[in-house]
Amino acid sequence: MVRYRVRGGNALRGTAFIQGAKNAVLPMIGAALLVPKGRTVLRNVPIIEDVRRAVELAEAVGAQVELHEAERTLVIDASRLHSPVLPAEIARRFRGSVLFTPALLHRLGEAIVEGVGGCNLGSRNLDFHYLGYKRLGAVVDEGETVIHVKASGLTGATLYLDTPSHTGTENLIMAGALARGTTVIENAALEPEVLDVIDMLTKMGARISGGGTGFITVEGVEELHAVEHTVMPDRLDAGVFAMAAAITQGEVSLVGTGLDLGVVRYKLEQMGVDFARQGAVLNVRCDRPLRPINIITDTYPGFATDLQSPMMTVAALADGHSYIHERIFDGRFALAGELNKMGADVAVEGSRAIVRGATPLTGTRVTAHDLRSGIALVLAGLAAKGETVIESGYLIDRGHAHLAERMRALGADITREISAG
Ligand SMILES: CC(=O)N[C@H]1[C@@H](OP(=O)(O)OP(=O)(O)OC[C@H]2O[C@@H](n3ccc(=O)[nH]c3=O)[C@H](O)[C@@H]2O)O[C@H](CO)[C@@H](O)[C@@H]1O
Ligand SMILES: C=C(OP(=O)(O)O)C(=O)O
Repeated sequence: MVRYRVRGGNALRGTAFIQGAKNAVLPMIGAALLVPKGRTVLRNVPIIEDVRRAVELAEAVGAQVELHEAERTLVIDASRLHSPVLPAEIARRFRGSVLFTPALLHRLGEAIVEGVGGCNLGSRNLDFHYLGYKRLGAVVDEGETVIHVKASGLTGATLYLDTPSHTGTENLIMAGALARGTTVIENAALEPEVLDVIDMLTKMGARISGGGTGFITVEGVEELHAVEHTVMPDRLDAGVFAMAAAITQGEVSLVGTGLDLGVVRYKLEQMGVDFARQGAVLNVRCDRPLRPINIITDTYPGFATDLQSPMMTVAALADGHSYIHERIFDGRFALAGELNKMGADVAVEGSRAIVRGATPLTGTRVTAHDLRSGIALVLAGLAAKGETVIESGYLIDRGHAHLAERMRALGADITREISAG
């Protein structure tokens, strides 16, 4: 059992090093498995539990993988894939496991998915993935727990996603990349991580156009080759460190962001947080009481659902009523009850929450229900009086690398403990 122990009250000051993006590296590991010869190198890899699970899963299907932690580098040799089975005990521990199916289909003619995990956020369907594979010529046998997809060569087709699914878009691009002919994906996801995956696949020899427009065209090629690629920065990790500066009335320089934080920055600015770009560094500081805010989550470029929970913590510390409308997932408010245990006043009705702030927070024992509610509770702990203990820390470690070390470097009083049971 991993737990985080946070003693609040310290203003965070200093330089925060932003990790590579979880939601880009996982599809990239899946993409590396498409390559029959040579070794793929991924740089700026976040050392998070989801990457460790992805390494285990890649090894389970026959890839040879080296994770060089100090160098934040993965070296992947997928020349000898031999098993189409994504075993339940690994695949059920993270969402990214679904991203291995296109490679297994292309390389081995079948994928046997014994389960797909990920944060528990309500319904998380995969119908767009499987309907898309069927349109490309695969046979999908959906059993009670195991899904068996078979294809002796895929053929391009026009695909439409009811909503722009992030991993759905990535999977169907990878499926189309080695299919015969042209695949068109309408209503495709626009997330920067999807564009980074397209960049990598393009370097590998894939022919993809329309990334970022919602209409993606993929001209199938015969073979893809191994490349080196640097994973983009994690905008969710960057958002969390910006919020940590804001709620502790601190000042943090974000290094490695290289990207615009977009709507998260605008929302925090509306709350009274100052941002200043100093060349390659993004400086965040706050020295005034926070104002309340309205948040409506949406697909990119809307407000990212993954930052909705951390933002709820910030809202609890703002003077006045904030409004949050969660539009992507139907079960992403488990944080409210935990924040209320700490003294917050969050009322949830369906997909909407009203946060009445500012209420002083007091440390106590709380539960991370998923990755982002976990990190939101760490933020709450930084601003709370006394000690906050957050379990299970594993969920936080799924998506944030070396969190305690990086926050301690900014002056936070936070420890990560491991105990039996
Ligand atoms: C590993 C990864 O990249 N995870 C991210 C990805 O998850 P993921 O790719 O699973 O999220 P999706 O964009 O697919 O899902 C969003 C919504 O669409 C629905 N849906 C999706 C696919 C489908 O076939 N049918 C369907 O109905 C889901 O139930 C959900 O309500 O995008 C989410 C939304 O930005 C993020 O919170 C996750 O961090
Ligand atoms: C929902 C998330 O992740 P996953 O899709 O990997 O469960 C997340 O990163 O907040």
